[in-house]
Amino acid sequence: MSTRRLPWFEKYRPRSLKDIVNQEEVKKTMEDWISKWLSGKEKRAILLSGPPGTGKTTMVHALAYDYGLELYEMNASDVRTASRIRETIGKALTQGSLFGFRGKLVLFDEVDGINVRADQGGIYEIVDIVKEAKVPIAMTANDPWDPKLRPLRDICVVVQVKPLKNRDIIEMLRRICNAEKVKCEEDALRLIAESSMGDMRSAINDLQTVAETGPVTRERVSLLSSRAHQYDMFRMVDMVLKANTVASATGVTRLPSFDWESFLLWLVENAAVAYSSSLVAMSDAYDNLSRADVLRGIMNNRQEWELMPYVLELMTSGVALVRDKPKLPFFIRGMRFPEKIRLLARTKEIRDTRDHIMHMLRVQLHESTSVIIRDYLPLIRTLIENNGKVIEVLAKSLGVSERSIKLIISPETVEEQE
Ligand SMILES: Nc1ncnc2c1ncn2[C@@H]1O[C@H](COP(=O)(O)OP(=O)(O)OP(=O)(O)O)[C@@H](O)[C@H]1O
Repeated sequence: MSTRRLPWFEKYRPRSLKDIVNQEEVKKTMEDWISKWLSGKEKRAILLSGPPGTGKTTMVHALAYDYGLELYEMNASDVRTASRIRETIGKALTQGSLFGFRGKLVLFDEVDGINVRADQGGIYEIVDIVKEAKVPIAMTANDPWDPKLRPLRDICVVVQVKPLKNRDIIEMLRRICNAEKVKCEEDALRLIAESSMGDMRSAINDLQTVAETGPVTRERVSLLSSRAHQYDMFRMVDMVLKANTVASATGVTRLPSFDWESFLLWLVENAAVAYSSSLVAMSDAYDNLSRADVLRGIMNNRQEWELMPYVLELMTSGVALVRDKPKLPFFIRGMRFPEKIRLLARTKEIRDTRDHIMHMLRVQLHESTSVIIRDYLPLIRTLIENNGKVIEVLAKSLGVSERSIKLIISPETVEEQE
C-alpha cells in the first residue's frame, strides 16, 4: 500500500482571493464588507451560503491572508454547546492580535451544522455574539433556506455562492495538471468537470484518482465513472455519516446515482464502523435504520409510496444526527461493501436462470409464480425422479440446459423464491 497522499484540493487550495476561480461577485462583496469593517463603517457579520466545494471556506481564509488579518476558525461540529461557543469565540473577541496582524477575522464554518435539538440555544448564542461583536465575523453554510438560520440571516450580509461552471473547473484542473506535470486530454477534464456538478473539491479528487493510477484520458475517466456507482456509494455514505444538518444529510437523496434500497444496506453495514467509539450514537443510528426498514416493508407491501420521504429521512438524518456523535476522521477506516449485496452478486447467475425458467413456465402454463411453486414444481420433481427422459424434454421445450432445470427444482432454490 502506498503512503497516504496529500489531497490535491488541499495542496492547491488558493491562498489569495486573486487565485480563486470565478466567484467575482462574492469576492467583491467580501472585500467591500471587510474594508468597511476596517474603517469602522460596518458592524454586521457576513454569511456565505452555497453548495459544497465551491470555495466558501477558502475565500474567508484568502480574505484574511490578503488583508493581513489573524484568523480564528471554528467549526460547528467542534463547538457544540452555547457555552463552548462563547468560551471559544470570546477569546477571539477579547484577546489582542498577535504582532504583525492588522486585526482579526473570525470564521464560523458550517454554521448550519448546529444541531438545534442537541445544541439548545446555539444559534441564539451566535446571534447575540454577532450583534455584540467588535471584530468581523464570517460564517459559511450550505443551505441558505435552512429555517434555523433565519435569525442569523436577518442580521448578516448574506452572500449566495453559486456552483462553479464547468469551464472554471476545467481551468483549475488544467492548472493542477501543469503543476503536477501530468499529461491530460482536454476531453477527460471536461468529463470530470461535468460529473462534478459544480463541486470543485470533488472534481479535483476525481482528477487525482485518475492521475495517480494512469494517464488522464477520456477513456479512463469514463471507465472510472462507469465504476462510479460503487465509489459513489462510499462517498454518499461518507457524506451522510459526516453530515451535521438535515439539509446536508438528505442532500444525497437528490444525487442522480442515489439508489435508496442499496443505500440502506450500505448504511446498515457501515454505521457501526463509523460510530464504533460511541454506543449511544450507534444505537440511535440503528434504531432509525430499523424504523426505516419497517416503514420500507409497509411501503412495499401496501404500495404506499407517500411513506417514502419518511424512509429517506430516517435513513439519512436519522443516521447523521445522532446523540453523542463521535468526531469522524477524514478517511473513515474499515468502510466496506455490504455482505448481502456481495452474496446476491455471487448468486446472481442462479437467480437469473431461475427467473428465466419461471418466466418460461408462467408463459407456457398460463399460471402465476405461486401456483407454479405450489402445484407444478413438486409434480415436475416427481416426474423427473421417476423418468430420466422428462428433464431432457422439459429442457428442450423451455430452451434451457438440464442443469438449470435441476437448479430450479432443488428445494433450497424454491425456498429462496418463496
Ligand atoms: N473557486 C475556487 N477556485 C479555486 N479552488 C477552489 C474554488 N472553490 C473550491 N476550490 C477548491 O476546492 C476545495 C474545497 O473548497 P472549500 O473547502 O472552500 O469549499 P466550501 O464551499 O467551503 O465547501 P464545504 O461547504 O463542503 O465546506 C479547496 O481546497 C480548493 O482547492
